[in-house]
Amino acid sequence: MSKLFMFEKPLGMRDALPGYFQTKRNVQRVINDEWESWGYLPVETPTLEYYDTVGSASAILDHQLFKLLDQQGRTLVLRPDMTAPIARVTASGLQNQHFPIRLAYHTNVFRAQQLEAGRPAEFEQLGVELIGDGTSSANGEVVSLMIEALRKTGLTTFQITVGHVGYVNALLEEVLGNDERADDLRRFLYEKNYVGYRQHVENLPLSSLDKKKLNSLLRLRGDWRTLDEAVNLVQTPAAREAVEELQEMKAVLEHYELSDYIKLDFNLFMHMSYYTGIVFESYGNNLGVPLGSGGRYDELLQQFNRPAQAVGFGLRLDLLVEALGLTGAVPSQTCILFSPERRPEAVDHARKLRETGKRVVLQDIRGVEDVDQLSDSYEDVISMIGKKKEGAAHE
Ligand SMILES: N[C@@H](Cc1c[nH]c[nH+]1)C(=O)O
Repeated sequence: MSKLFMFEKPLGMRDALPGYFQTKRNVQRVINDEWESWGYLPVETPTLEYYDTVGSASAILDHQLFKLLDQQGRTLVLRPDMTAPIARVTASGLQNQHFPIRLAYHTNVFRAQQLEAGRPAEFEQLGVELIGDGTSSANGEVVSLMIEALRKTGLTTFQITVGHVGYVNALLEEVLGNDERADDLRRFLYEKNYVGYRQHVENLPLSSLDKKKLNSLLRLRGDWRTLDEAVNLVQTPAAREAVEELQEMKAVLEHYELSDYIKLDFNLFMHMSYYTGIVFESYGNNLGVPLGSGGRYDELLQQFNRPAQAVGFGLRLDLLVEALGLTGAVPSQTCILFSPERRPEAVDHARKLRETGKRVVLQDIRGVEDVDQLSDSYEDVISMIGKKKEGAAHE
């Protein structure tokens, strides 16, 4: 192991400096207000959870979990997502609350990254979960909420891509049965490695008709008309049900007048293995990675002994800030520069200005390195230096 350089941070960890922080906070406020105006109630859960309960239910690859031991020797994880902790809370602290339950969160989650990946290992997510409602109205509500929240942030060009895990599974099952070969193809899909998928299909011992069918999945993307092609490709009951669910969701989104934001993509398959139905991702401002994603997970809550259908999503705050490109907007501040004999007056004046809503820095002149530089960084500098002349107002 090489020696650590003093300023190094653990892999994937980032600092948020003032300009970025300010933008992030504005975005977060707008989104939280939107969640709450739709009746979603904010919750918080601990950063650490047991590996055996929430850790494994989070359905994330084991090597992406940060693990540590408590004093009793139990394995803990830094939460890799909020959906599993919320399932735990729903089945415990909220067990007497009737369904449907609408919850919101804003928190940091942790996913260990590989050396070359360059991705953050800790990032903030803002999300909602609608638990105990399996209707297409619930699917449509949650997708609409994602769109409305993104609109409120001021993001202009974005799109929501919708798929259905049940459909992909139905196709793979029809051609391959329920074996490992299907898992291999699922992995290519969630890695969005379509070249790898095609190559893998090519090498499978299948008829050319079956290979064609598997490859046809890759073409199932586009506007709502793609639903008709999807109906023709697979006709098993599970596939039909999936297409019907998407058709119903389309109707709901039309009622919200938001169906134009949607593109269908039947290749969409998520890294989280708890999804059972519709899945969706949002893309914006030419950022190559999704700003957020979610879907229906009807089997997760039964792992916590309170079976319930559920749907939700999370937005990545760091990527949203990047997509909006608003970094650097530190709010304007006033500085009161004082010398010690006028400190009481300076403190009093600062208090009064703060009461009017101003942001006021109180700075002892003796602590300043460079007065000119200091003046440049404030909107306004009030100096209270030296003996005050009788009756004089503040300069
Ligand atoms: N927890 C998921 C997002 C989600 C929320 N609800 C359903 N899905 C994630 O981190 O990707």
